[in-house]
Amino acid sequence: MSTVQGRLRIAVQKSGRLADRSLDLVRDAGLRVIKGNNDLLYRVENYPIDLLRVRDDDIPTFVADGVCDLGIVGENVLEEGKNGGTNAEVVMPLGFGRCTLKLAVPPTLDYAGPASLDGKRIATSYPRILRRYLDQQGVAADIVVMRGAVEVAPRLKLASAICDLVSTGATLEANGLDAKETVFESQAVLIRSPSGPEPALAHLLESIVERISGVVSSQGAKYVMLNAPRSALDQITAILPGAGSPTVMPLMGRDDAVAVHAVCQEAVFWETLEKLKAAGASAILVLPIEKMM
Ligand SMILES: Nc1ncnc2c1ncn2[C@@H]1O[C@H](COP(=O)(O)OP(=O)(O)OP(=O)(O)O)[C@@H](O)[C@H]1O
Ligand SMILES: O=P(O)(O)OC[C@H]1O[C@H](OP(=O)(O)OP(=O)(O)O)[C@H](O)[C@@H]1O
Ligand SMILES: [Mg+2]
Repeated sequence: MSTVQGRLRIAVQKSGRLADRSLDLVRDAGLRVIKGNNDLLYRVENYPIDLLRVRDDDIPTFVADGVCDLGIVGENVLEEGKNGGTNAEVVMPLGFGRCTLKLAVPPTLDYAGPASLDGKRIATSYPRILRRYLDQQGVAADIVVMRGAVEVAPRLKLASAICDLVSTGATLEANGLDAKETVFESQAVLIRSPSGPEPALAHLLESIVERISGVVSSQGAKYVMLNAPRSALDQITAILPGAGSPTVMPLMGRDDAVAVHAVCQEAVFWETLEKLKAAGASAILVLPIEKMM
């Protein structure tokens, strides 16, 4: 149960890779967040909710222990903490903070698969996830735990290989390392406390979760309008990504063509538009969708 009576608490990263997107997400869900004098706690002016701004490593524990009711954290951090006894429940993936925990080696290491790391030292900030992976692979390697700057370990001869988060790959490249194996795929997730909030706040919590879910599912969603030859209707519907059953309407004075309106749940790319045109679609309009509940 939340420690502050009468108020829900959401744990978010104070600063770092997830901080801005987490704040944007709760704002898009309709929470008016006020940055006050207290750097640790932001208040929400239109609901009895506070945002607790902390190091991301602390978020799973705060939520598991009920100090916070909800939290936004990377799956990598959650997974690394799991053996440590945290049992926060994952509500949904949030579609940002995507990164991959990868094994990477310098080109000087003769690498022919995970077995090449047998008896070697590997530097990482994720010793539990890495140990589990190595055990699965049957590799006996030593793990050197580093809190940051893991990528410099091979140059300093601290380790033969590293296991670190990668998104663009620029950090690996800048340090002359080659990614070899994917150990864990991650993105930000919404987590909730297994104990639930105090009863009076249960309804508010569910409605916040539902709003966040609405915001996440509308990300990348588009409203597509186009004209299509009747004969190509099936083909065009199949091209529209995640459209379900679109609305099909007659066009005045045209028996051979119809107007198609569809909500596409998945991103619409230029290639999609090119395919639609190639299938005979014309007058294509793509509109962003702000929010879908
Ligand atoms: N390069 C990246 N691209 C996308 N997401 C990333 C990247 N690196 C990390 N992340 C995700 O963002 C989370 C936070 O990363 P950040 O580097 O801000 O963490 P941190 O330095 O541990 O911050 P804190 O001070 O809160 O402990 C990571 O746990 C991961 O889920
Ligand atoms: O593949 P890239 O796009 O280069 O991203 C990878 C880098 O991002 C993360 O660090 P971050 O920049 O968040 O700094 P930190 O090491 O201080 O956490 C991660 O630890 C890598 O160093
Ligand atoms: Mg951290």
